[in-house]
Amino acid sequence: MFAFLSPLKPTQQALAVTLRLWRVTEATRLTAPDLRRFSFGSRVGVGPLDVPSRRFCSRRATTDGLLFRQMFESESSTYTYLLADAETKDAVLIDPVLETIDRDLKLINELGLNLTVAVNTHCHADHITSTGLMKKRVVGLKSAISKFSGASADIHLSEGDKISFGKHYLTVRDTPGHTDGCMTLVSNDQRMAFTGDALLIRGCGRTDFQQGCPKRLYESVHQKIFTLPEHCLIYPAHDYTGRMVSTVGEERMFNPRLTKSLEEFVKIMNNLNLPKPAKIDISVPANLVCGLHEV
Ligand SMILES: N[C@@H](CCC(=O)N[C@@H](CSS)C(=O)NCC(=O)O)C(=O)O
Ligand SMILES: [Fe+2]
Repeated sequence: MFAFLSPLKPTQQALAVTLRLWRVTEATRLTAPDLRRFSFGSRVGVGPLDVPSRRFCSRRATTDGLLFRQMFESESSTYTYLLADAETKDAVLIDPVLETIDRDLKLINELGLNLTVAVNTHCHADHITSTGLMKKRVVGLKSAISKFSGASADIHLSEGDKISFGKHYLTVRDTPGHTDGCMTLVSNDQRMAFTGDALLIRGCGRTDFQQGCPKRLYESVHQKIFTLPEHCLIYPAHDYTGRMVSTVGEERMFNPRLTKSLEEFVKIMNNLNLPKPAKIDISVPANLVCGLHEV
């Protein structure tokens, strides 16, 4: 319509649009970084909390030689995370799922990565891990899980342990409460935390089976996760509504369960009345042996 009515040629129209945009920019005194932030919708509302955008994560993750992928398994709504040193190609896989083993190994091969550790944030109740089967298919791969999980693995981890891959590493923070053996894995620059089921986006892991304890979970999240830097990105093991990432600052402010007092939190958790995970009876025994129970 504009082109039809305009007396200008297409190249002149483009120039006019650019000029108009430049004038708007000048008029509103936006700087280049401002424009970049706005164009990605990076600020969450206009409020007291100045939360950086999700794109923050991919930018940071690529600029310092860290290769990072978030992958999704739709039946259990589980996130699997691949992290690798872009130079040495050493890689770590977090919470891989049996159903997506071929997808994960294909990507690892395509990227030419050397997968050294496959780690579970806890003994999952809703899906079977692929770590055991993966060990059969990847020479030298080691499985890892918390020493408090009761599960077998090559590496048993606890507070302060490090999982290294090239120049990068993940540090273990014990965050029990959903299960005894729940861990949060924090990147060496504290920009990313893989919280398993301890902290979900605007939620948290349930506490009604597998040694669950609301008080322990509340203390874990407040002492071990909410003490991380405000901009630290939260990558959970699951999301059931399509969210992919959050930040410590966001969860400290908006998490509907963890912003409450301990007493209120305990009451909420004891009254969730959620149905049991459909696969709990096969998943837990299988995951106690790296998912190899009946494979
Ligand atoms: N419907 C799913 C199980 C959903 C579920 O119970 N999720 C767990 C994490 S997996 S152990 C959880 O803690 N949820 C917390 C919540 O508030 O939803 C299935 O059948 O697998
Ligand atoms: Fe879980």
